[in-house]
Amino acid sequence: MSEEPIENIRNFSIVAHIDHGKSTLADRLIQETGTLTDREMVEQVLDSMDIERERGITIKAQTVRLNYRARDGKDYILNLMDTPGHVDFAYEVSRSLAACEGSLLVVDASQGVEAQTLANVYHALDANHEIVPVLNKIDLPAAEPDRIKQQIEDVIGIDASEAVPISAKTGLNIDLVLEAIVTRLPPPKGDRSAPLKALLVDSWYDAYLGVVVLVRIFDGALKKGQRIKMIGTDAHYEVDRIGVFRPKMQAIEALGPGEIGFITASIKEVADTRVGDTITDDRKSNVVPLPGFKPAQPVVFCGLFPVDAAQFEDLRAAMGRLRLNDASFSFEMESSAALGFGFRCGFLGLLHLEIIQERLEREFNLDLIATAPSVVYKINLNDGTQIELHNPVDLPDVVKIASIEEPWIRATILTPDDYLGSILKLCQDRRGVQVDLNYVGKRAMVQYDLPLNEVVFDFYDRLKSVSKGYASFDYHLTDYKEGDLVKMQILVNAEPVDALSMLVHRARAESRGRAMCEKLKDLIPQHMFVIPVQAAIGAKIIARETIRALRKDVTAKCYGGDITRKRKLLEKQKEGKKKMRQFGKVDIPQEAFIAALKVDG
Ligand SMILES: Nc1nc2c(ncn2[C@@H]2O[C@H](COP(=O)(O)OP(=O)(O)OP(=O)(O)O)[C@@H](O)[C@H]2O)c(=O)[nH]1
Repeated sequence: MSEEPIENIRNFSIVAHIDHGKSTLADRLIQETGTLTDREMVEQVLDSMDIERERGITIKAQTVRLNYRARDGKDYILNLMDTPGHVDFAYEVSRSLAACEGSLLVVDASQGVEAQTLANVYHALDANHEIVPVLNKIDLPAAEPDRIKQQIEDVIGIDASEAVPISAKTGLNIDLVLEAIVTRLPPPKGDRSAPLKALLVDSWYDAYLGVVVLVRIFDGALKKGQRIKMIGTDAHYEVDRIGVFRPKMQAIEALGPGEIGFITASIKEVADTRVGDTITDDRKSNVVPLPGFKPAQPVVFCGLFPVDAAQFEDLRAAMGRLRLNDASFSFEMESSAALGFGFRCGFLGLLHLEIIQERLEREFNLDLIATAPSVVYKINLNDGTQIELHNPVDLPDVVKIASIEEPWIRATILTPDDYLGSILKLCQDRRGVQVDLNYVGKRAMVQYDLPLNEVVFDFYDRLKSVSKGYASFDYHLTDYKEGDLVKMQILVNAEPVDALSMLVHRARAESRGRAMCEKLKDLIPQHMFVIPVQAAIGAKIIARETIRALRKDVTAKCYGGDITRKRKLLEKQKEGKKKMRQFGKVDIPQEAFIAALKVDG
């Protein structure tokens, strides 16, 4: 039995906008509490990169247990749950928050409140967290802690009078942060003698230990050998290992109420565990489950196909491996006339898609073609039924369709005033509807409702570029609304390329079609014949470009002299070929697929 008195435990998260210094502060806290020595600290940084790579980089929250002797002379256990910063992974943030009682809100004192500061602090308030504001980077000459304190009060509406001014980089005032954690954040509540009630916070696959489950105990205790039941899945197991992260895994005998740690229990697959489920004693039947979480819903889908058809089985195996640690990534087999066999995959957002695609290519050495990302549409058919459409290619015949609904988001954007005009134009061009416009000091805070399909491709890139990187952005899904949507096809050499089909708003079809044709014209190499590139809605061509025929031999410019150069050129050409896919008679390079979609049409 763990003997930790519950009043000496503090469970907290660190919430912040990206780059405001969350990870640096976490490192300092680990160091200051002596959890790792300075020498180990360097190793730790490397280690955690390994773990992160194994577990999916920024996708996953990290947990670490710190021991701290406070100024009151008592020994505390601090459980820190780091949270990912990007909007795609807001879901991970909420579940970490559900395991804690308080949050450190880190705000860069030279930048101030940003879009994800707001989004994350609202998540923390929703989770009933006590919040300690921390002003970071006060070593910077541009830091204005007093102004930012006021801003936190004005914009977020929480008391910032006792915000802790720190420099996570130099280590200044980290001791005050630790004191604030023990004095200002509440201890967990829980009853040691009650039946076990634990929250399944996360689970992942470890090559040595098998499935590892991260738990937060609310009532009762967990010990080795105990028989447990997961209420949601009604699965029964015997706990074979219990431990905590310091930050490496360390075995302990038991976990008591209020504690956070991990268990293993000969669970075969991550799919056997459900994040948000309640774990209880095998024999207890009357435990009321914890509220849990809504499952993470994939919102963006695309097809992933191997460039080389022989890599199909490797791709399947690689996806299976990634899925072990990332239940929010889904895939099922798909076949396409032009691309052969591949998979239809679901993601939390475009960043998630890019991370998975990059990992498949880098870690598993696969060459992939990604088809046009699509959001999930709801198609109302004339016979009164509704279907969910994950792939534009599967759109039923237009005569059968009564209406099409698309997902909308509410976006919050913070920007220096100078860029406001361009940002409003960008939102307007993307069919946005302005909801609110306010000022936060010298910066504007705009809220827009936007169709998700106008945001998935390149909205974030465009926003960064029109604001020179200064605007910050956050969004959440709101609802489905009917839209005047049509299927646009791209034809290369008169053959439709399914991978580039998409649903677009009728009013935006022509400009998007034109932009895609122009981009493809640049991306598809010249062939020995003329290639028309067209965009079409049904039988109607709405845009066209022409790729002129190639006449010259690529080696001609070597004057027949330097044979090694000639060979190199030919080899390079062959290498280039490998990464292309044939559509009819035309080779389309792999990068054309995503690049063609990132157009500002
Ligand atoms: N000058 C200064 N730089 C800091 C301080 N704290 C963090 N930084 C720098 O700010 C950058 C971002 O810090 P991170 O700790 O990676 O920020 P983060 O919030 O964890 O970012 P993500 O993990 O990407 O969400 C890094 O280059 C840090 O070195 C500080 O107190 N002063």
